[in-house]
Amino acid sequence: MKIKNICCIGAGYVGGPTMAVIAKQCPNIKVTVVDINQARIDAWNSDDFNKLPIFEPGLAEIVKEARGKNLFFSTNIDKTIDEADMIFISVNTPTKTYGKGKGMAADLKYIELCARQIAKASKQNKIVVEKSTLPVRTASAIKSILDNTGNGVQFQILSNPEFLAEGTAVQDLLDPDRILIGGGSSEKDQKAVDALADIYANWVPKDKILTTNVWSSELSKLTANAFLAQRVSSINAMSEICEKTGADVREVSKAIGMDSRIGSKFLNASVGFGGSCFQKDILNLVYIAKSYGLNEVADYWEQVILMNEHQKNRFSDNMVSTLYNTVSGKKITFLGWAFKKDTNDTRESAAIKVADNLLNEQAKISVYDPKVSEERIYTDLDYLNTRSSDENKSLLTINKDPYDACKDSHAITILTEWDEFKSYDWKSIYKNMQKPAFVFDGRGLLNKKELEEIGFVYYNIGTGN
Ligand SMILES: NC(=O)c1ccc[n+]([C@@H]2O[C@H](COP(=O)([O-])OP(=O)(O)OC[C@H]3O[C@@H](n4cnc5c(N)ncnc54)[C@H](O)[C@@H]3O)[C@@H](O)[C@H]2O)c1
Ligand SMILES: O=c1ccn([C@@H]2O[C@H](COP(=O)(O)OP(=O)(O)O[C@H]3O[C@H](CO)[C@@H](O)[C@H](O)[C@H]3O)[C@@H](O)[C@H]2O)c(=O)[nH]1
Repeated sequence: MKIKNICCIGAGYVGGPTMAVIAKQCPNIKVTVVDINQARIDAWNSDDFNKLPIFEPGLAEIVKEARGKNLFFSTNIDKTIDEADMIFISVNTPTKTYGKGKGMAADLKYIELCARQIAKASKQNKIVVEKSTLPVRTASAIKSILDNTGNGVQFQILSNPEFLAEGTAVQDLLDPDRILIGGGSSEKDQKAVDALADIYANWVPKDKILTTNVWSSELSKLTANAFLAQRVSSINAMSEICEKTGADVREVSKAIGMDSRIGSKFLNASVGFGGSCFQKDILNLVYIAKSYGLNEVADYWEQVILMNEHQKNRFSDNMVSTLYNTVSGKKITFLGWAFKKDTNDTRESAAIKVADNLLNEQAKISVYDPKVSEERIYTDLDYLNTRSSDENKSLLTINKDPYDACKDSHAITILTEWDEFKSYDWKSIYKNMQKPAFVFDGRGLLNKKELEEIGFVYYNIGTGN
């Protein structure tokens, strides 16, 4: 079966880049990304490629190349579903904020709405692909909705989780470590698996395309994120021991990373991991374990989240105690708000928690981030509901110029590892600050020796002073 027409539901951080790359690599397939959010679709269709809703290195170039040829963005969902042979579901699956499983389970309401819409709009057989990250066994719920509410057409359900990381999405999609496809064992299911594998085979070597049963595929996605986040929490736990003992966490990371059984990646101690996935997916895993009565398994994985919360809190606590136990009325500059460099995404960014803690201490915060909008920063803070929107606006200001953001401040804190921070004129920044001038580097980004020579008091995660 050759796929000619793809519909992707959800034009977000996954749907947009993933489909842009499929369109680029498969010029004979028409790819249409649909969304209920008109503003988002308008932004994807913008003539100004700086206005695409998502910033990812290399993405604008690919959209420019494919859009209008075989890549389209639309809000005409029913029509696009009906015309497609294969439908990717790439909608959000956030942590539930209400009812049973509140604060833990994945909220599957958007997934169910998609399934119902696919069932209603489809007049011919379709392959439905789970691209969103889902609890293990969700495919059976999707199948039940499709089979019981549809127009009698046949649906094959596949799981094809996405492993891209933000900031390197295009590179990850063009050269993935592996493609994972989960499918059933019937002949029809296997044909569907082959059809999806053939799409990826246009640019991914065959030995990197792995096929499994549906449940293994769904669970592998949660497992991969749990393992990655666990490495960050593990090295962050060691960073605290380093600070007490005079060991340097970067030296420890290097030493253990050279052990080929451990490997060197994901061992950067930081102010804490953020992003839309790690916390959400581990909480989901914890919930699944609990729902099977596997309490020890649940507690084990929950510790990864607890350690991460501790890391963010101890970072801001250390700032307050170092700044003579009070930051009330003091200007503190945040360099970076995004959850990592090279993205405008701020979901679960450590910066939000650190800011909230410091605002509770009545600090005056000034933020500079090269890619995050002013509106986004205030929305992130207001969402916490710690104080009124007006109070947030009066205590926290946003600067478009990093040097203005740093002027007259008592302390600078690095919350995102943007490369540009390394090449700032730190001497001139120092000159214009209150003294003693502190830098709290939550990313281990800057050069301690150089900053200390200028006169800064420099605090780095995982290094005893
Ligand atoms: N962000 C990542 O880096 C990443 C990586 C791998 C997997 N994932 C997973 O992929 C999924 C999507 O994540 P995301 O970051 O792209 O989310 P997102 O919030 O950026 O995008 C989801 C989009 O789906 C749209 N949507 C929701 N319900 C809809 C419906 N019924 N019909 C049409 N559109 C609808 C929303 O309007 C939104 O634009 C999640 O399950 C996530 O866990 C995310
Ligand atoms: O050594 C490290 C590595 C990462 N981080 C932090 O961990 C968070 C997550 O980083 P990363 O995993 O690079 O970005 P994500 O876009 O969240 O990607 C993760 O989550 C995606 C969504 O599920 C998966 O697809 C990816 O494979 C998985 O890496 C960020 O705040 C990083 O700063 C560290 O603090 N230290």
